[in-house]
Amino acid sequence: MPPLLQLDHVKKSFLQPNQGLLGRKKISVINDVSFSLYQEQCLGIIGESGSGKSTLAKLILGLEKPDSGNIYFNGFDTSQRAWRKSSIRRDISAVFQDYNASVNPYFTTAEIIAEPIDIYQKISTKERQKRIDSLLEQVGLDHSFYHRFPHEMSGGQLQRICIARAIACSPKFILFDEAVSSLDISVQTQILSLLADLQKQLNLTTIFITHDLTTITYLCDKVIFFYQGQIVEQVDNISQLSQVNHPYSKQLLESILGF
Ligand SMILES: Nc1ncnc2c1ncn2[C@@H]1O[C@H](COP(=O)(O)OP(=O)(O)OP(=O)(O)O)[C@@H](O)[C@H]1O
Repeated sequence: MPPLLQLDHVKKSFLQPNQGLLGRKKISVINDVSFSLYQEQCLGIIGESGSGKSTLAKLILGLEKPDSGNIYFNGFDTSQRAWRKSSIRRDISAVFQDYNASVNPYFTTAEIIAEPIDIYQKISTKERQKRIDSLLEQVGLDHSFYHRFPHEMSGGQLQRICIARAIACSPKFILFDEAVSSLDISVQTQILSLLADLQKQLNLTTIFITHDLTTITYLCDKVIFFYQGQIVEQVDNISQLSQVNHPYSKQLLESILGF
């Protein structure tokens, strides 16, 4: 079976800001990144701050265009014009770190969750209500949350709403960009456990971008170590994590093992 997601020699650079128009230099942020992700796999991408993780996420989600190289989703080249109108795009979803910025503060929970449903699916009001309740239940919340506004919820509850929205149209692939990093440790654990359950129940293919290796060991089958815009090491079976070779991967591993 072909990979669901494939990156082929992807490069991205940005003009350095505030250097004056003539002296502006390009800095390379993503440097020749290639990897494949197969259906129902969960890939962890770990890298330090500024290593280019969010830029990589934006490239995968189509929010940025690569300077060179290609990104294929289900065999479809996402740089092609036809991709924009393709219904396969609906199979891609995302959850971001900043749950407050990810929602409209004037929307109720039901309106937030229904955003993708209202765009992509024509269903009756009754069906829509039932679907929202079922999504609330899937993320561990009950009907009492239906009419709440974002400011009436905790960070963990609001992130659950963002997860409900992300799965509302049954995507095949979800990218989580530091999705638990801003939550308290105990809430992080609850959300990670929810994500592990959803991954199994919905047969999802996922990428989990984080700076925390513990999160990756909890959820992921494979891991990419990302350093200064490059893949420095890839472990295809998480049970072989202890065999990493690159100094950066070793340093991260030692930090969680408490050497
Ligand atoms: N639109 C942009 N224009 C110019 N430079 C950018 C742009 N987006 C990102 N960068 C630069 O690219 C580099 C990588 O940024 P990115 O946000 O991808 O890193 P990151 O690994 O996600 O960091 P963090 O974990 O701190 O969010 C940084 O030096 C950043 O300043």
